[in-house]
Amino acid sequence: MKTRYGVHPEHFKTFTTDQTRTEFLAQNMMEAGKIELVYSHYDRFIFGGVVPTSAAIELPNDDDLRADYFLERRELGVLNLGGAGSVSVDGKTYELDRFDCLYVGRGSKTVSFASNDAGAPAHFYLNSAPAHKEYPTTKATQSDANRVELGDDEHANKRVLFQYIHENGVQSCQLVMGFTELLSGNIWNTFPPHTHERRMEVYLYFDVPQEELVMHFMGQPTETRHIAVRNFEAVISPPWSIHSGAGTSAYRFVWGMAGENQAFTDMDAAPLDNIR
Ligand SMILES: O=C(O)C(=O)C[C@H](O)C(=O)CO
Ligand SMILES: [Zn+2]
Repeated sequence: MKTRYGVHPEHFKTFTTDQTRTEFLAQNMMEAGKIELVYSHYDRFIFGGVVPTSAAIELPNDDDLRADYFLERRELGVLNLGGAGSVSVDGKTYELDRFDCLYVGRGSKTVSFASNDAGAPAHFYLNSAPAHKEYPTTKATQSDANRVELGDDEHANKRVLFQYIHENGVQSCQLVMGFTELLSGNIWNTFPPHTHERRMEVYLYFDVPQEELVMHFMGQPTETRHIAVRNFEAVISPPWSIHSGAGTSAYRFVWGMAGENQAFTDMDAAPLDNIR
């Protein structure tokens, strides 16, 4: 498991492109036959990718957690972004098609991931946060998710949010998770942008076509920087930072949050005339 420490916004003002990428960008999140995990010190949020091929892959108990097993004090959200697969939790198997989600409650001892067809493997994206109690392990399909339509063609930001793990959906201690889909011909996400000092957030960009990229914007609204992000790359957004992107084409991204509250609408808007 890789570790990413916290950065003070005053320090961030001095960052070069390479420093920005080293601290906030996570690449190669979905590698065939592997599990990749990143531990962010913002709200102790872990995010990762698992692509099982012919063999199942188990969620490891990393020594950094000093726990008897990964979910001893944590909860987990899993969203399948690839082919059909399954997740087994303490011997019970949940089939997950593309865009199915599984919330796994604190106290689950063994979690393993498998693909139905090694030639079209599942791509499981993982978000995990510390948890104070056990909520039931629950599967949600895309049609169970709360659908929110935002944006319009004039602003090239027409998009649909699918909220799976959230205040009024699948229950969790602090994890909030879902994904956003840009409609064809639209490129902007989360613009005008916002911050939420109460929560950190991680974006995983996916379905970014091979020759295309997303310019992801971060930083305090008056001190913004960009990171060029490609398919299956994730960006950590500190609580003090905006998190927004403009792609060279449409794309999707998974967002996951943890922190002080789970109120999706608890955002501090950064009006366009404040952005620099
Ligand atoms: O497209 C959007 O707007 C989003 O998806 C916003 C994220 O969900 C977010 O930043 C929630 O805080
Ligand atoms: Zn946000």
